[in-house]
Amino acid sequence: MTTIRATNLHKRYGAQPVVQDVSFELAAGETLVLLGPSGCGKTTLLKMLNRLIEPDAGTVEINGRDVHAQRPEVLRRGMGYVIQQVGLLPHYTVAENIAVVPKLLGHAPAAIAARTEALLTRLHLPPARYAGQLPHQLSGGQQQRVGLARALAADPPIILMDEPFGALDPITRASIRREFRELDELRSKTVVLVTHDVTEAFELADRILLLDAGRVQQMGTPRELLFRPANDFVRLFFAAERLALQLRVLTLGDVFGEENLTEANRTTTVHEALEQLTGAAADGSDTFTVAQLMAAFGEALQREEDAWKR
Ligand SMILES: Nc1ncnc2c1ncn2[C@@H]1O[C@H](COP(=O)(O)OP(=O)(O)OP(=O)(O)O)[C@@H](O)[C@H]1O
Repeated sequence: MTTIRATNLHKRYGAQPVVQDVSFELAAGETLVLLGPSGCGKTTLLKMLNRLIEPDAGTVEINGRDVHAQRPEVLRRGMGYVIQQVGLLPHYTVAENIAVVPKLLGHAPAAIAARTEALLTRLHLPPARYAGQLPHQLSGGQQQRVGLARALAADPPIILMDEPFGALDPITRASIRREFRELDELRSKTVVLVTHDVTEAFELADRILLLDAGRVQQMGTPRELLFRPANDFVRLFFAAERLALQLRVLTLGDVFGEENLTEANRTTTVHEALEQLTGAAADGSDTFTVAQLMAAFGEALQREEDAWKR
C-alpha cells in the first residue's frame, strides 16, 4: 500500500528553483533516504511532507489524503520528526520530553509512563538513571536517542528524519546507526531520512532518492544506483566510495551462493562479514577466511557488473 505519494512538487525561493518537479511513491514500511549534495533541496522536500514548507505546485498525499486537506498540527502528530539539533525542551526531563506528543493526544498517564520506559530501555538509556535527567546532562549521542524516543513515543506510522546523526562524531554515529537499524520499533514504520552521507544512505535505505539542484537524478535501491546509474551525476556521486559501497550492497548470499549458507548468513553483507572475521569477537569458528571471502567477492562483483551490462 502506498503511504506517501508526492506528485510534481515544485518550490522556488525568488528566482532560484529549489525543488523541481519531484514525484515519488513510498510503500508502508519502506525507508527512503533523500540524498544529494549540500543545498540540493533535501530538507525543503522533507518539510513539504509535513507542511513545514508549502510547495508552489504539486501535491503530497499521505494514505490517499491530500495533506492540504488536513490541519498541519494534526498532520504532524501522526508523523514523528527528528532533526539534527534534537530540539529537546531544556527545562523538562528526558521523560517529560518524550511524553509531549502522547500527552497532546490524550493518552493515559500510565500508558505514557510504560511506553517511555520501554523506549528508553530499548535505546540503551536505562530509565532509572536517565528518565529524570535534563537534556544538558546528556551527551550528544544520548540526546539524539531521546529525540528518537520522542518521535516514536506516540507510535506514529511515519517518521521524518533530517540529518538525525549529523551532529555526532563518526564512532558514535556508526553505533547509533547500527542501533537504529536493529530497532524493531522502526521496522514497520515508513521512514523518510535526509542525509548527505553516502555510507549512511546505503546502510539505512530500502530506496534512495538522489537529488541534484532540486531535480531527481535517480530513485532506486542502493544496488540499482551503484550498479546501474541513470546518468553521469549518479555514477560520479558514488565513485569515490565505490568499493566501500559494493561491500555494503553485496551479501554472503550473492558471494557464496544462497544454497551454501544458513538463512541467517545469506543477508549478511560482505562488510559485516569482514567486521566479524577481523573484529574482537572473532572466534575462529568461521567457515571461510578473509582471503576466501575477498576472492569470492571479486567474482560476485564481476557477475553483477556483467548482469547489468546485458
Ligand atoms: N527560506 C529560504 N529562503 C531562501 N532560500 C532558501 C530558503 N531555504 C532554503 N533555501 C535555499 O534552497 C536550497 C535548498 O535548501 P535545502 O535546505 O533544502 O538543501 P539541503 O539539500 O537540505 O542542504 P544541506 O544538505 O546543506 O542541508 C539552498 O540553496 C538554500 O540556500
